[in-house]
Amino acid sequence: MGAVMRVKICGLSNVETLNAAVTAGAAYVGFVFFTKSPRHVLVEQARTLAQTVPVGICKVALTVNADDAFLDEMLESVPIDMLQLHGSETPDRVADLRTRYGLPIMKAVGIADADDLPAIADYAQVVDQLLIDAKPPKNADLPGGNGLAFDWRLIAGRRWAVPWMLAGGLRPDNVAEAIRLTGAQQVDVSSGVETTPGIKDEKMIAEFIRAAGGKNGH
Ligand SMILES: O=C(O)c1ccccc1NCC(=O)[C@H](O)[C@H](O)COP(=O)(O)O
Repeated sequence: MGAVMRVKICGLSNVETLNAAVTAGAAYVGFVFFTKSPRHVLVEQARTLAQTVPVGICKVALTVNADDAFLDEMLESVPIDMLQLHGSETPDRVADLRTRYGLPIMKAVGIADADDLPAIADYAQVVDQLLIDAKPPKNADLPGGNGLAFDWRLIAGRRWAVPWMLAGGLRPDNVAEAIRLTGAQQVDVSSGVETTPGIKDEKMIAEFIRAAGGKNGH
């Protein structure tokens, strides 16, 4: 029997779409703590949402170069299972955060071309998981969640020392091909299950998880 595909739905900000992700079989649900994002959630809002997530589904907090004061406050209130670092956090900073909070860390690494690949192996030394994502365009407002894909052939057949997740421009109609080309066993989506930036669609969430072959093992 093949490995079970694990799907992360990122940028959830209301109970309806969170429930849709849980019901459809998401293994991870992500909350974005980045004020410039259309998916940004406040700490209190995230706390309410996170409390409804069944045990066994990984609740991920996405932050961008967050300082300890913010992380202390957020992690004190919100029952988070994993930190996703989506900024320019160095390997040393990542290692410090892992020790400070005792939570699994997933570092996003942006890929545009082959020169970006060595960073994946560097971060693999200090994280629990990697998120291999498209590098944002230079003038982008957001460091992620831009709905852009990279050339999946760049990572075809490659393996790293820790589990990894494929992200960037995945949609219900391309995720199966992305999995086939890269061999990913975990995939992450945000824009590809939205009608407009920040507005998730329950049907698209279910369609994406079905197309990816996702199950959460429940
Ligand atoms: O979603 C955001 O608004 C966001 C803001 C700041 C940093 C990262 C952000 N999103 C990252 C993701 O949602 C995903 O982990 C990943 O990049 C896939 O995004 P998409 O291409 O939109 O599917």
